[in-house]
Amino acid sequence: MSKKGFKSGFVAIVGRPNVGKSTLMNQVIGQKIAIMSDKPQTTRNKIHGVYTTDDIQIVFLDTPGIHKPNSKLGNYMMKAAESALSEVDAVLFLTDVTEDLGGGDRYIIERLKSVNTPVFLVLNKIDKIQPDAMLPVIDKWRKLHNFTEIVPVSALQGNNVNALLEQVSKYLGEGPMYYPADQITDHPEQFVCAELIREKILQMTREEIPHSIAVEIESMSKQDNGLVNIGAVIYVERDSQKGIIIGKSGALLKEIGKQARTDMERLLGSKIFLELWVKVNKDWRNRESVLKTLGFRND
Ligand SMILES: Nc1nc2c(ncn2[C@@H]2O[C@H](COP(=O)(O)OP(=O)(O)OP(=O)(O)O)[C@@H](O)[C@H]2O)c(=O)[nH]1
Repeated sequence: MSKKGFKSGFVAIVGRPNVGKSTLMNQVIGQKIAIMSDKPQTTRNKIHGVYTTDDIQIVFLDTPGIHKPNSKLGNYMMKAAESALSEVDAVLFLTDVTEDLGGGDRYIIERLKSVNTPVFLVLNKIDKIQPDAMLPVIDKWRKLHNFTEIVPVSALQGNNVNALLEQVSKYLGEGPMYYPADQITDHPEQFVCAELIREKILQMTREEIPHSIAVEIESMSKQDNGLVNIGAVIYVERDSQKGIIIGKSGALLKEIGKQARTDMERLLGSKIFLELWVKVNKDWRNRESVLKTLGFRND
């Protein structure tokens, strides 16, 4: 899906609680087509949202654990968060301009010093202070770290958020569109759709099948006309099971699809185009993506 000149990348958002991370995401997402998804990109990161235009896609990740650890688990999480920060293309360190610098901020800065990733200081809530009060704030922060860029914004009112996105895009390289621009993926919907397919299979086959299958929703996207395309894979453990599920001239698979689609349309309130594939995979139980569709998560 890579288009020439298309840029993409991953950007982590870090900061103390309440600085406005979610508000910033909502502002970014409100401006352009985007998805909110809780599907983790890796076991360490959660996706906050995806910003997509004709030329660029930025996948914003929430990096959990970047706070002062007070337990062994906290320490472990912290290490994971640090290495996650090295893998992204840029880090947005969000702060609240009305708040004094706290121990939490210093702690985060110390961690950021050990990564090579460009770090943006995003000074949020500028709508709450007078413009001439900004310079001393910038000075204060500048002394603490050599930030790649310092960008003041109001996530709530949207001031300067576009400028922030433009600055970030300078640090991204050419890359693929990781998520379809119109993706509506969301774990609960995917899970229920997979379960509906599984339910039809259970109803239409005999005992030997049910325990050997898993259903994975591979894609879910909405067209401009409202039609939702869903692609799903039914994993079985043996060739003979594949034959059973497909049925004579594909009749059983067709019926499974028809009935599942009817239920999904009721669930999602949209017309659905459902494509089903049957694949033999002895190890489906170890496939991480299948486990995720089934609701097992590492984070
Ligand atoms: N005035 C003003 N308030 C803001 C701005 N951005 C966020 N807020 C407010 O600050 C509060 C916290 O914002 P959140 O977006 O929930 O902060 P967060 O960093 O996601 O918080 P956690 O989820 O606890 O980490 C909310 O009441 C927001 O309305 C801003 O630019 N200006």
